[in-house]
Amino acid sequence: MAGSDPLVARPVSNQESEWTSSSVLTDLLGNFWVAGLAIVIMGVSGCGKSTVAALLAGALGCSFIEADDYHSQANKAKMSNGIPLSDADRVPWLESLRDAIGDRLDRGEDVAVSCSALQLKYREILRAADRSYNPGDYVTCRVKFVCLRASAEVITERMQRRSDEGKHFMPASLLQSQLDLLQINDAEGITEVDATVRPDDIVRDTIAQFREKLASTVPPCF
Ligand SMILES: Nc1ncnc2c1ncn2[C@@H]1O[C@H](COP(=O)(O)OP(=O)(O)OP(=O)(O)O)[C@@H](O)[C@H]1O
Ligand SMILES: O=C(O)[C@H](O)[C@@H](O)[C@H](O)[C@H](O)CO
Repeated sequence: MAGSDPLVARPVSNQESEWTSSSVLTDLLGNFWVAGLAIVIMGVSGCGKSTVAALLAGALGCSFIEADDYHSQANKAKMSNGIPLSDADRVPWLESLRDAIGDRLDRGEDVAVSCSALQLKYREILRAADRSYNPGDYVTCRVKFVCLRASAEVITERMQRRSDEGKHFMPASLLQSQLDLLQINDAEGITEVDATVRPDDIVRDTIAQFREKLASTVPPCF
């Protein structure tokens, strides 16, 4: 994880010394709790993650992390050639994303993230961006997921159009491999959203869901 700011109060489990190092600032702030929330818009390729996460970041005035920007050239070349990534390809990518998310949370900032996060084991890597996360304690974890869902037909058409317009490297032929991997456990409490409604509506509902946990000042229109 990248260096943390010692001036910012942040939750670090089982490390009392970390608490005391930030106690001066905490006292100055009158025990005000500085914390951020990471909202990861997840789902298979082409479901609309980047579109929704970018709008969400704009609405909250927070930063936006696009997971595709963190892929190695080798990963992108593989996907462009119609070969699904393996776990070995995904783990370093997810770890770099975890560190980028952790930087924001350490600073008490919210962040909107677009990442497929198709499997529990991948999401667990991202949840570790919250240093106080205890595996399985999904309720208190400050990395939250919203899954966009649409039929294979709708998504294939979106991906095809995007490829035809030369706008994206991911071929529609990889959609089935993504659908095969997508798995959500009920215990995770992940909201599944209809990805065919207007992106603005998804953003509004997402903000409503997490309003109390966000560090950002939510505009009155939400
Ligand atoms: N709610 C929506 N309704 C209609 N079209 C949408 C919607 N959301 C996204 N799109 C369109 O679908 C296509 C795929 O969207 P987007 O690139 O955001 O998906 P993605 O999940 O981020 O894909 P990838 O994971 O492959 O990067 C884009 O052309 C986008 O404009
Ligand atoms: O987990 C994966 O299989 C990949 O990372 C993909 O999901 C791509 O990142 C993305 O969907 C293409 O844009």
